[in-house]
Amino acid sequence: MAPHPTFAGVDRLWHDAPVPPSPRPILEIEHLSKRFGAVEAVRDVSFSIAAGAITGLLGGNGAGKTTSIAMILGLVKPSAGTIRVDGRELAREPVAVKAMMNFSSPYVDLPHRLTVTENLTVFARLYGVAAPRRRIAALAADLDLEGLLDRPVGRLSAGQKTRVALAKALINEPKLLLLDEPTASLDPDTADWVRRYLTDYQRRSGAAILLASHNMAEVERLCADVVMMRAGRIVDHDTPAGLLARYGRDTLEDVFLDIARDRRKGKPS
Ligand SMILES: Nc1ncnc2c1ncn2[C@@H]1O[C@H](COP(=O)(O)OP(=O)(O)OP(=O)(O)O)[C@@H](O)[C@H]1O
Repeated sequence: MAPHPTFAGVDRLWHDAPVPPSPRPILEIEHLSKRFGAVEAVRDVSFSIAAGAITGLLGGNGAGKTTSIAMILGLVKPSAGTIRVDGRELAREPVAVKAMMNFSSPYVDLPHRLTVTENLTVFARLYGVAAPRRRIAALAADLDLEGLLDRPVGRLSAGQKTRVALAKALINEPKLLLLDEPTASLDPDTADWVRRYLTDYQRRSGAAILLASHNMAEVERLCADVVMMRAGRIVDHDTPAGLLARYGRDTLEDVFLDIARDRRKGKPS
């Protein structure tokens, strides 16, 4: 695969003036809980994300990250709590709120037999995009998909599929982008390109991004703040620098291990 940072679209956009982050919250979660029978997957979770911010959502296997994201997307009904996007409550205005969000995960496949254009057209229609052809052409230029538009998605490489999944996630110009492991299974060059693209998109659009990842270096590089989950609860929420200082660690990976193993430091008793 060609080195992605040379993509003309990104180089052009990379030099645009960044949109300064605003303190207005795009996502507000209050006392969110989800119980599956005897399992309390998410317990009394509250946090918010400001417009123009990238927040990391970290936690070990089974911590409750996917369930939280599924509730924010309106795919799973919370047992309790409220979710507001740009001031509007998901439970009261589901159609309007879902239209402001989008999602990407390497674990959710797009239909394999449809071409890239067909897939993006389906999602453009689902989201009511005003000029689908123009939007798809712009995303194809941005994400270097122009040579792939007529190829069935099932015949693309993992890196190419990731770029198509990003195009799908950006088709409706979301105010809130939810990303689950956006660079899983990518080679370092492609992963680096995706990170640069996401940072650039966030700066240009002022969108907020919630990023669930097991890649600590990625979280440290991209995220303004980090929500740490364990057994369904938020056990810490701070900037990467704040966490490193408080836990007396050099890397977020060590902080993660402290939290996963419940060796919390600097916490008020
Ligand atoms: N549909 C379901 N029915 C029953 N239990 C569920 C369901 N979905 C999730 N759980 C349970 O809820 C808990 C949280 O799961 P979740 O998938 O949210 O964790 P996660 O942080 O995303 O983990 P991972 O990093 O492994 O993906 C787990 O104990 C899981 O077994």
